[in-house]
Formats: sequence, structure tokens, C-alpha cells
Amino acid sequence: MDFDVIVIGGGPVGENVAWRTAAGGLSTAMVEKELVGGECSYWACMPSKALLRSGHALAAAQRVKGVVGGSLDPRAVLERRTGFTSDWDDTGQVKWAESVGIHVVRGEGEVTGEREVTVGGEVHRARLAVVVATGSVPKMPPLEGLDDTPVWTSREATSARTVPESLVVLGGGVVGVEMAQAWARLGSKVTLVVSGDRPLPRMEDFVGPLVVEGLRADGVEVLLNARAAAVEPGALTLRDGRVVRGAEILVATGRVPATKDGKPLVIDDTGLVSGVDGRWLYAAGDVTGRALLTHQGKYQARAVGSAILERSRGSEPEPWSAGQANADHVAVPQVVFTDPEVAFVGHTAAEARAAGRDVKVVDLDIAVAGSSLHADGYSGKTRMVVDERTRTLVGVTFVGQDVAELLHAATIAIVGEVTVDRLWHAVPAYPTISEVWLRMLEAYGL
Ligand SMILES: Cc1cc2nc3c(=O)[nH]c(=O)nc-3n(C[C@H](O)[C@H](O)[C@H](O)COP(=O)(O)OP(=O)(O)OC[C@H]3O[C@@H](n4cnc5c(N)ncnc54)[C@H](O)[C@@H]3O)c2cc1C
Ligand SMILES: NC(=O)c1ccc[n+]([C@@H]2O[C@H](COP(=O)([O-])OP(=O)(O)OC[C@H]3O[C@@H](n4cnc5c(N)ncnc54)[C@H](O)[C@@H]3O)[C@@H](O)[C@H]2O)c1
Repeated sequence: MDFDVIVIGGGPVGENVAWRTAAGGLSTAMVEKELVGGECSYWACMPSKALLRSGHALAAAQRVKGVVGGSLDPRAVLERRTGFTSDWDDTGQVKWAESVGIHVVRGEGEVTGEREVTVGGEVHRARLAVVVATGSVPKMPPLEGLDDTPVWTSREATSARTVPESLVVLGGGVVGVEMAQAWARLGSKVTLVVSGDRPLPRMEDFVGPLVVEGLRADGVEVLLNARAAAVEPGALTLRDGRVVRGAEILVATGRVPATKDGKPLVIDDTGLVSGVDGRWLYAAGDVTGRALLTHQGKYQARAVGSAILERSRGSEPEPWSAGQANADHVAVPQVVFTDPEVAFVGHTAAEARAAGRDVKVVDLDIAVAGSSLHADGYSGKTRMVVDERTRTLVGVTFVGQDVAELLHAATIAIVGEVTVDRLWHAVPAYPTISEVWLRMLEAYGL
């Protein structure tokens, strides 16, 4: 069949491209080989956060004097998780897609020519654009014995129907720390194997050690500088000869773009794939390798949808208009949903310095009236990185209980290029944890 736009991949990113072009009046097909809703809905964001939330709610309650008792019912937590995945059934998402005018095509799509996508032997043509939003797949490390050992990936870690008695987690990235804590709080005996001296190594250097403290408080055994060499059912052998045992072994060592060669599709800020003539091939989301995050992929999706619509009307998207994903370079926010939570946006101090910027770094404990009310003995840390030339923020990091909702203020300040002098006039309400903004600006020198 012919369409104006064909989107390959019906994850959150593909859905958002298709939604935008269909809403703009373009006939749009979305090709999906598994479940409409993608990894995020069924095996990533939603089930992983559902597995974590009950444990966090209980821990938060128990940090307030006067709350007595409380416990987790792992079976009910798993049931709640399963509810968020609609028991791995995409009927609801397909109905939504069709209700907004998207034509859903089931099957594996392949770009077989210019503006041409083949699905199960049937050739479909796109009058305007083909958009690749195929996401990413787990990256497996070179471990002896891996081919013969049934291990967990993030799919099993988010969809398991029972709590394993013990679990070894290989990899100190976001999946590793989140899943280690979720399963530990559900009663599994968890060992986290981290190859470097701290987990979450790409974040500010104080983040990893604070997350390790939180994991150890939950009984997770965290092995640092531990390099894995071989795996067999029930055991992971480290290069120094130590053997770590667990009923299940989760390999969480990163992801690669879902392309034939595992390489990312490099795009410009309107989503056009570099090196392809004719301005018809676009990509967005994990497959671009830009930022492996649902919200940022959906932002790219909105840019791609807008750019296709604008170009169909003969105009070109301007920088910082809806048709360009310019914030990818300055303000990508991310929350790691551990306890303590990690929330950060922008660049780390080290990245900013490496880019040649003259920055001032403000480090503070989160210790304000709001935090002391929020939890007895609240502890947390924050870092603000300020560009001294423009007096605007480059990056902000918070670590502590329930800091996720503080993040959007930082994102707005960075994207809006708000100076610290003007930020001074954004008065945080008393007594909220946001008052830490005032303390940071005072510590900066205002
Ligand atoms: C455990 C885990 C937890 C996460 N938690 C968070 C979180 O809390 N917050 C956050 O922002 N991000 C999180 N992420 C990252 C997030 O899941 C991804 O960034 C997001 O899913 C990317 O969306 P996407 O649409 O690009 O790809 P996907 O969600 O991977 O969707 C791609 C879709 O394309 C389909 N597909 C692939 N190839 C083809 C083909 N040839 N033909 C047809 N269909 C095809 C796939 O079946 C899939 O449905 C998490 C990731 C993991 C693994
Ligand atoms: N809350 C969230 O926003 C959230 C949650 C989960 C995942 N995600 C996204 O999904 C993506 C994938 O997550 P991930 O944790 O799989 O990847 P990651 O890239 O964040 O972390 C992988 C980690 O594994 C380590 N590693 C690589 N090879 C190894 C080996 N052989 N042995 C031991 N360690 C090894 C790396 O040093 C790295 O720290 C991330 O980019 C993340 O942004 C986001």
C-alpha cells in the first residue's frame, strides 16, 4: 500500500512520530513486529518502575517517626507490575493508535529501496518519508560460556513471575542498579558485579558511591573493580578467580541500536539520516544512539513529525522550533529510580571542563527545612555547574529520596538559559526540598 509516511517500530518513539504526522493530516502507517508500545511499555520503563515503587513507598513511610510496621507483599507487587504491562497484551495500545488515525501493520519491516518498506513480502511505498524507530537490543559481553547459559536480560528482569531466591547482576549501569534494588527489596539475595570503582560512571563522581550505600543498606552485595570472565548456569566467575553464585544471572551491560550491523543511524536535529540523498529517510529514539531514554526519544519523534509536516508544506524547520531536537545537545534529563534517587540534567563538571568551558561547581548537602520534614535523618547531595562566562547553568545533579520532581526546574533553567541572577528571583516555597535551590545560589555567591 502507499502512505505519506511509514514508521518502522511501534515503541514510544515510533508511536509519537506517527501520532504527529497523522494528526497533521498525512496518511501514516506504523510497522511493529512484536508489541505496539515497544520495550518501554512491556520490558523496560513501566514494569521496572512498578517493581521499584512499592519498596520505595514503604522505605519512605518507615523513615518518618510515628509510622509503625509495614511490609511488602511480593506477589501483589508483581501483580501490580503485570497490570502496568496489561499482561503483555497490546490490544489497548493498538486501539489508541487506530483511534488517532495510525494504520498499524504487523510484521518485521525492512527498508528495501528509496521510500520503500517491505513487510512479510509485501511492498509499501512512502510518498514523503520513512522513519526508523526500531529501538535497541541488549549488548552481550564477551563472556566464556555465555552462548550455552540461559541468562536474564532486562526482559526477564522486568517480566519474571516469581522472585528468584538469589540473583547476580552483571553491570553497574542504570538497569543494573535499578534491578538490583528492586529484586533485593522483593526478597532476593542480590550480588551486583561492577567492573569499575563505582556504578553509574558517566554521572558526577559522587553519585555512584551514594547509590552503593543505598544498595548495601538493602542487603545487596556490591563487588567493585570486579571483571567477569566466564558464566555457567548458577555461577559467574571473575577474572581474579572468585565465583559469584545466584539462581539467576542478569546481564545488564548496555544496549546497541536495533539495526542490521548494530551501528546507530546518525541524524541531524530534524531526524534526517546522514549520508542519504533525497531527504526521505529519518530516524529517532534509541536507534540513533543519541540518548537511550523514552522522553528524549519522544522529543526527537515530535521533532521528526513536525519536520516532515513542515517540509511537506515547503518550509524548513528553524533551530529551536518544534521541528528540531536541539535540546539533545544541552539538556538531556534522566532519573535513576533507586533509593536514593538520582536526577540529573545537562553536562557533568568534567564534561564541561573537557569542552573548554570555564565553570564554577557548587556542591551542597540537601539539608533544608523541607527535607528534614520529608524524612527523619534525610540525607542527599546536589551539584550545580555554572558557566562563568554566561552565568547560566550547564548541569545539575541531585541525589536523595524523592528528588526526581526537582529536576524539571533545572531542565527549564538550562533550556531557557536563565542566568543565576534571574534564578535568584524564582523563590522556592517553604518548607519544600526545592529550597535547596536558594542554598545553591547562596553558595554560588549571590
Ligand atoms: C530495564 C529498562 C528500564 C528503562 N527505564 C527507563 C526509564 O525509566 N525512563 C526512560 O526514559 N527510559 C528508560 N529505559 C530506556 C527506554 O526503554 C528506551 O529509551 C525506549 O524504549 C526507546 O524507545 P524506542 O521507541 O526508540 O525503542 P523501543 O521501545 O525499543 O521500541 C522499538 C520497537 O520497534 C520494534 N521493531 C524493531 N525492529 C523492527 C522491525 N524491523 N520491524 C518492525 N518493528 C520493529 C520493536 O519490536 C519495538 O517494539 C529503560 C530501558 C530498560 C532496558
Ligand atoms: N531510569 C532510566 O532512565 C533508565 C533505566 C534503565 C535503563 N535506561 C537506559 O537504558 C540504557 C541501557 O541501560 P544499561 O544499564 O543496560 O546500560 P548502561 O550503558 O547504562 O550501563 C552498562 C554498564 O555495564 C558496564 N559494562 C559493560 N560491559 C561490561 C562487562 N563486560 N562486564 C561488566 N560490566 C560491563 C558498563 O561499564 C556500564 O556501566 C541506558 O542507556 C539507560 O539510559 C534508563
